[in-house]
Amino acid sequence: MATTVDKIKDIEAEMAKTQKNKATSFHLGQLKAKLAKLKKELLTPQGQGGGGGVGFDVARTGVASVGFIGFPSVGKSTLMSRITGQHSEAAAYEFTTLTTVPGQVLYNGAKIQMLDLPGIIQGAKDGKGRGRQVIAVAKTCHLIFIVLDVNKPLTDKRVIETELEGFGIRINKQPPNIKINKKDKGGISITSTINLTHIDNDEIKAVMNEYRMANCDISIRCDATIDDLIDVIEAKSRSYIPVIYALNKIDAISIEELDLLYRIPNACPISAEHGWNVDELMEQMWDKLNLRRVYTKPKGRMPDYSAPVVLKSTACTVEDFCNSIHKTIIEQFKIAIVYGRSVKHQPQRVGLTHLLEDEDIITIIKR
Ligand SMILES: Nc1nc2c(ncn2[C@@H]2O[C@H](COP(=O)(O)OP(=O)(O)OP(=O)(O)O)[C@@H](O)[C@H]2O)c(=O)[nH]1
Ligand SMILES: [K+]
Ligand SMILES: [Mg+2]
Repeated sequence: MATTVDKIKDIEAEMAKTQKNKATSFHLGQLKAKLAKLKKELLTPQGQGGGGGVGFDVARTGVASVGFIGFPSVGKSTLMSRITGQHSEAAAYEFTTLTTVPGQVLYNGAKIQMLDLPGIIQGAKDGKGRGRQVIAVAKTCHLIFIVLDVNKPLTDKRVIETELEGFGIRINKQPPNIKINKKDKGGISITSTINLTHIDNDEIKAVMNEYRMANCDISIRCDATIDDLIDVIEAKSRSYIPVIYALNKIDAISIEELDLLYRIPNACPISAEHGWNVDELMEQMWDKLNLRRVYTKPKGRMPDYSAPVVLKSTACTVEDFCNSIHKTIIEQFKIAIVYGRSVKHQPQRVGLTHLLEDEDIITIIKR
């Protein structure tokens, strides 16, 4: 019997030999949707071989976690030890690290967990090595460092990206602005606010048909591709994660070569071994994590700048602030007085739903 991997290969081969035009777009849409479903099957297998697994999942600490992904011996563990002080075995042979090694860094008052991971190889997402378990851990992180060795071909970058993408991770990308509302009847109606240059209605209908979604309103507000549409249908198995490319071992290249590396977007050239430019990597990490420090000011006293409450931008209301201190605070909450970027007047009285900004100062008034 053909395995899922074989079926995927067959469909990919068929797509490669089908030219895209008006007559084939329905067929291609169908193939794309079939492919996406098979890949999902591959990622959620029955029984053994799935995500997580012994030694891979570790207890989560801190406000956010950063996973290290890369080929073997690019310097992930060296970087880990450099950043966190937590020793992670590093050596010149491949697959030195065999499990997740957690460490922690305190940055701008925020505890951030670092997860050093085993090296992955091409084909990891399809079950080569323990790549699937490794990528499954990365998929739950708030940020991924893709560590690359600058002495190796830069094509490695694309290979790693493909591995992550094949696992449902979307790198440095927002979810596509497509809304799908299911209905009981009436067929498929498609509206778009801008001219669609990548897909036509036939292709969209082929995909919806393949997913047995015969009745729905689809509203598209971006120049979407067919993959974007499938990502929205498969939203549950997609993770949108920011990535920084840590371009390691710059001690081994010339200044001219280094100049070229600075042109790569979302990248930070470093030497983990010598600690070069690791501060810059930490600054970029802070920007990408988009965390918010909120300082508490007891009534009538100075704010406490030594220990901010750190919130994620996805959960940064006054209520989130209260809950992150103690769950009983909310019961006695009357009003909050806030200074900082989130308010027009300094200070301003706000309620539980108010969204806090980085470096706001807050006083909670109890009933
Ligand atoms: N020249 C140079 N060598 C480095 C640097 N960082 C790490 N190395 C060397 O690269 C080799 C591999 O380093 P590791 O930290 O074990 O690499 P890894 O990515 O964790 O490897 P695996 O756990 O096997 O996947 C070691 O010999 C390190 O000393 C660096 O910045 N410059
Ligand atoms: K190694
Ligand atoms: Mg290692």
